[in-house]
Amino acid sequence: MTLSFTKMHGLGNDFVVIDGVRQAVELTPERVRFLADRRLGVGCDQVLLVESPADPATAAFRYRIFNADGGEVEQCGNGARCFAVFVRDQGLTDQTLIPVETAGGLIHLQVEDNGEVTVNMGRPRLEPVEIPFAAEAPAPAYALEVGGHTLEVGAVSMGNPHAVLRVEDVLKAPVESLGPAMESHPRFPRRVNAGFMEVVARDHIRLRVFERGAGETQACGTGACAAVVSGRTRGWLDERVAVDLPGGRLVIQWEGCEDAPVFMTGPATSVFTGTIKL
Ligand SMILES: N[C@H](CCC[C@H](N)C(=O)O)C(=O)O
Repeated sequence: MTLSFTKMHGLGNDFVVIDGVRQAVELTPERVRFLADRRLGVGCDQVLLVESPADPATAAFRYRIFNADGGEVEQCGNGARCFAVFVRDQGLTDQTLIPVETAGGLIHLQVEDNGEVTVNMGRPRLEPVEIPFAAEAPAPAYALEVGGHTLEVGAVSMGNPHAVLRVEDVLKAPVESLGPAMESHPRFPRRVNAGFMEVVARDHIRLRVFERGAGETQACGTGACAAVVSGRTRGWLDERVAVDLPGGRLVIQWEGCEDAPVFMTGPATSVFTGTIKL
């Protein structure tokens, strides 16, 4: 089959975005790995699939996310901003406020006048069973044995699981060594995205993320949300935080109570459209 796609990115976290509303698409893990392959396919961190919603009364679309390793996952923040730009560019909607179903819950995409997108990512989940993470009870941080070290990490779900480690300097953080060990840590039964957060000020952090199923990316939207939630619950951050990732800046807002939603604002870029034979 020949598939049309658009290559997009959110601060360098890059995607192959596919219209599954007007194209009949079946994405197997093998097809996702091919699309994501930077030599043999198109190349991306994640493949994003636009579908019609299960419940048209509450959502305009369904948004499915596949990591470069072929696994389908619950949520992708940078992808959500690209999703909003894609469905409007493709004429699938002319709305600027777009409710979207994801496996990680209902999210709301707001296209701003300046072209950036604000996403209501829903509330963070801190109960270990919701993350999922093996722990007796929820806590701002947990002792995690990784590679012979005892790390103090926050554990947060934004629909997808995140572990957040505070470091003195992100540029010197052991992302290459600790990232894979944290990603596959047995206390995270569905694996985990590993965030390395440097607190610059109560309204400013630097962040690198070793993503589940993709490795270190230029940016991670849900990782930025999870880092702010963890930093705030650990007493280090205020409600509105500038998050500087290798690919650029996101602004995250969270009131601080567990049933309050997390808001993420940032850019979304279309690079090219193409077709590919699967
Ligand atoms: N690797 C993530 C999915 C993509 C998230 C990231 N690209 C974002 O912008 O949130 C996971 O396995 O949960």
